[in-house]
Amino acid sequence: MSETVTIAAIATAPGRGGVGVIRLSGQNLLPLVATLTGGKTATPRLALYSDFVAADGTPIDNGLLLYFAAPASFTGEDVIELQGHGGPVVMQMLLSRCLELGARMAEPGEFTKRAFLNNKLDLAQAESVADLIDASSQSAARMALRSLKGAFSNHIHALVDDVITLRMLVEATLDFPEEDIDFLEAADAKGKLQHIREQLDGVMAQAQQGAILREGMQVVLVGAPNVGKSSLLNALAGDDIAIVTDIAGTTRDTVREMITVDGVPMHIIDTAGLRDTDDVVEQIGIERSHKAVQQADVALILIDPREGVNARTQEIVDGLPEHLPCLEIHNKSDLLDATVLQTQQYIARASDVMTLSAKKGDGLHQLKQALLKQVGWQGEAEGLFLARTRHLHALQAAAVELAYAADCGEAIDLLAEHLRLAQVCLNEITGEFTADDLLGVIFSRFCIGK
Ligand SMILES: Nc1nc2c(c(=O)[nH]1)N(C=O)[C@@H](CNc1ccc(C(=O)N[C@@H](CCC(=O)O)C(=O)O)cc1)CN2
Ligand SMILES: Nc1nc2c(ncn2[C@@H]2O[C@H](COP(=O)(O)OP(=O)(O)OP(=O)(O)O)[C@@H](O)[C@H]2O)c(=O)[nH]1
Ligand SMILES: [Mg+2]
Repeated sequence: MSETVTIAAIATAPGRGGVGVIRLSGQNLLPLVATLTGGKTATPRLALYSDFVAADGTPIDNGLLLYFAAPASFTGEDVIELQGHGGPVVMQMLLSRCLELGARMAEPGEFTKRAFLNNKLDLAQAESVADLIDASSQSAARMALRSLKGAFSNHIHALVDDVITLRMLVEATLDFPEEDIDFLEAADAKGKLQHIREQLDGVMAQAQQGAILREGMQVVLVGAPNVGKSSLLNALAGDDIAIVTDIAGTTRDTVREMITVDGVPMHIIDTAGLRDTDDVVEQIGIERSHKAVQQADVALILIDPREGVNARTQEIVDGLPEHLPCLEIHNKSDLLDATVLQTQQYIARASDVMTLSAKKGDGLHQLKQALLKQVGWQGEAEGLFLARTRHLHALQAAAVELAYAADCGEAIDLLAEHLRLAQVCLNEITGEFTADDLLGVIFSRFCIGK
């Protein structure tokens, strides 16, 4: 066991709740149980109803104590859970008492980190614990749970197994020089490599789809003052989030709201209508708009079709980052004569033009579908993985190594090396070869008590 200090944290969310849970993990926790309960002992996995007492014997709270004996626990160490009354003061007093008894405050993610270090979970599974807690839609939660149960890791392990089998074949050729390229040919090394590459492509496609669900997309609304950006934000959110008036320059700060479309999180960002102004507050707002635009995945350029593209809009379009995908949105369709509802595209770089009414809600469904199409979402399917950027990079790096491997011709030593590197990349996902600093980064993003 790699850690011995007992750690403690409040595991339930801050604030008031019916019940609050303090979790401890460490070695040999039964003496602590005895002290805390005034002399009782705990049976693994059997709830113990007891007072939790202070050093002078006075009760701090009374509640349920759960004891999980190592190694049959979440962390693989002894684990104790104190289920007390869920008030912030009670919880704090109980936690202080645990610290007094020798525990130290757990760092964010430290329980899960211990579970990883004690081989209860691999790294991809440990990450999915955080993803499950952070999931912002039901689809994301379902996918995170699937990864937690090992679906993603199993795919990676299957790939690694195939790479290992092929490496053994190739390295046997290196060790016995009399076995040469004919030997590899007879064993269909090429076919095996091709098969691995196809499998990897499949996993990558599923991981990329899952990454959309995890990351969501940043959708920025831009356009001249008064075209209806804030109205569109409100319409998409189904709520009065941003102030709407007929005064140009109403929105002075960026306003964000997350919605989910088909399970895909979309961060909708309303901006200050970009215009020249002497107002200091508005200038700062406009600066923030520029920043939001830099970080966006797609821009919706709103225009009032009665005005077309005026100089202001043109300036905004010219100021957008070169590769930022754009949709041209003609708002206020309710004010148009139905006979002139023919949509003319004004902005050449826009990949699509649509007409809608933020006020009446017409055309919102089409807009949402266009956004899903923009991000490449193909719908939730069995087998998608809620991949992190880290996983995508590792999969891509493995794919590159395998592509090199396929190009090695008769240079068997090179082939062996590229296969080895491909395996290293894949192993990084599940954490077999992971630097300590990376572990630090991954677990520090967890919440305390997890
Ligand atoms: N009260 C409570 N609820 C919780 C957790 C917790 O830690 N405490 N969890 C925390 O995330 C999740 C459940 N995860 C858990 C994972 C493993 C074990 C565990 O005891 N594993 C043992 C025994 C397995 C078994 O009996 O089959 C083991 O792996 O050896 C417990 C909880 C969600 N709900
Ligand atoms: N008829 C009609 N009016 C709309 C529509 N969308 C917005 N408006 C009106 O247009 C005016 C400006 O709307 P806002 O949503 O505040 O426009 P904005 O682009 O956010 O403006 P700034 O924040 O000043 O840049 C308001 O009076 C809205 O009611 C629409 O679809 N139809
Ligand atoms: Mg506005």
